[in-house]
Amino acid sequence: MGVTPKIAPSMLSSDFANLASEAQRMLHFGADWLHMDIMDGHFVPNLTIGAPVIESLRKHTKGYLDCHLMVTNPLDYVEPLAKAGASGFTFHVETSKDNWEELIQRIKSHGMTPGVALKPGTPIEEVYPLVEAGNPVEMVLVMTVEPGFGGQKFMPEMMDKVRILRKKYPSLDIEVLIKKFIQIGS
Ligand SMILES: O=C(CO)[C@H](O)[C@H](O)COP(=O)(O)O
Repeated sequence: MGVTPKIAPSMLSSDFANLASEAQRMLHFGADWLHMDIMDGHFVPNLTIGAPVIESLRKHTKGYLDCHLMVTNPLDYVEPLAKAGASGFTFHVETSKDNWEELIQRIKSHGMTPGVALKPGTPIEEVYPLVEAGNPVEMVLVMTVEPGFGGQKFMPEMMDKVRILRKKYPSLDIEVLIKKFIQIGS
C-alpha cells in the first residue's frame, strides 16, 4: 500500500503578528497541513503558542492544524486544544511513558488525530508499542533537530529511523522535519 506525501510547513518562522495571512499564504502555495509548534518553556527551553493562538487561527482557516506538543504534560492540553480547533495532536514519547494509552484515547475522543514524536536521542523502538497498540497513534514524527528552536542544522542520520519505520510499517504516516530547501513566495 502506498503513502501520499504531504507538505506541512512549520509556522514557527512566521510573522506571528500576521499568522492568519501567513497560514493562508502557505495553503495557497500548496501546503497540505500547517505545522504548529507548541512549546511550554519546560520540556524545551522555549515558549511559543498555546490553545488561544490556535483558537484565533482557526477562525481564519479550515486548514489541518498539525499541533506538535513540546510540553511536559500533554494531557493538560487535550481539551483546550480540541476546543480551540486543533486537528492533529502529536505528543512526545519521552513525556508520556506512563500514560500514552490514556492520551491516545482522550485525543481521539476529542476528535483529534494522535501522533507521537521522538527526540533525536530516543531509540526508534520506543514508539513501536504506540504504533502497534489496539488503539494506536496514527502518525510518528521523527525529529531531525533537538526540539525547541527553528533554524537548526538538519541531522541526516535521523533518516535511518525513517527507513526503519517505513520498512516495518509500510502504510504508517511518518512526519519528518526537513530543512528549508525551498522558499515559498517573496
Ligand atoms: O519542531 C520544531 C522545532 O522544535 C520545528 O518545527 C522545526 O524545527 C522547524 O524548523 P525550521 O524553522 O528550521 O524549518
